[in-house]
Amino acid sequence: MSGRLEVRGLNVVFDGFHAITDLDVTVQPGELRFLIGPNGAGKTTLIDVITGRTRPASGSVRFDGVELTGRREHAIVRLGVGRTFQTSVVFEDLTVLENLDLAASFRRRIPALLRARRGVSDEVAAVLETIGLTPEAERPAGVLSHGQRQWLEIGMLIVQRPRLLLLDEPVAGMSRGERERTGELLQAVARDHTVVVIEHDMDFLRRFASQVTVLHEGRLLREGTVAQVRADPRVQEVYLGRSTSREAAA
Ligand SMILES: Nc1ncnc2c1ncn2[C@@H]1O[C@H](COP(=O)(O)OP(=O)(O)OP(=O)(O)O)[C@@H](O)[C@H]1O
Repeated sequence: MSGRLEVRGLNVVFDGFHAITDLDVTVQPGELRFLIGPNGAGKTTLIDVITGRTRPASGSVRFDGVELTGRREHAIVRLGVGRTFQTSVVFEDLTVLENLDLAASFRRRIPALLRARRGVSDEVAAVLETIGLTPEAERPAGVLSHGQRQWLEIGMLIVQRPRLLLLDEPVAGMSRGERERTGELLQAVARDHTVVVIEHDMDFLRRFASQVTVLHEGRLLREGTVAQVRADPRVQEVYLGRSTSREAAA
């Protein structure tokens, strides 16, 4: 399986402010990696560099050995890197199926954006199942719950066939049940994709994360399992806060 991400010696500077400093991170193919850290730690900036949105001052980002820095965003998408944003990209007036169909058409050389649908492709049907929205396929996306909309966005990424998915806080604002379902969805997606998720919710991490990367002030603070990360006094101090460190020690 492909989809190995290697960040080496990464530095990002905004007008003299060092947002990322000497960062090394490796994510193996098929890994579900969680990225945490307090506000301003550099998590979104890292995703922005990987996707070509932000140019680093120095360092390298390789995806399956291919250097990504210096490439345009659309070229990086074509290399198999997909991301979600905190703002929605769903078309509310289109049905769930039409949204997926439209997203699937982006990977074609000449997008047939207004083509007449000729039934549901096997691929789109499979993605509908994976994201649990088969019963909603013909409903307008505008009527979906917040959680269902997030799953649709993940589905819209998957149909574009990325090998690496970068997800920015996918469970923010979700109900407990929706979080549970999303955790299961992420684990299912990671069976055949590499997945990097920015997430703050410790309960969610405890339940679904295996490997966690902790950033603080643009630097790598700690990498390890949820238990290792939570037990690290430096992480407790900068990220988890005193109440959680007491809880972790208990
Ligand atoms: N375009 C920019 N110009 C100047 N400073 C920026 C820019 N983008 C990010 N920063 C700064 O870089 C630092 C890292 O920001 P980033 O958004 O990556 O943090 P984050 O870990 O994603 O935080 P949050 O959890 O709040 O989203 C912050 O101090 C931020 O203000």
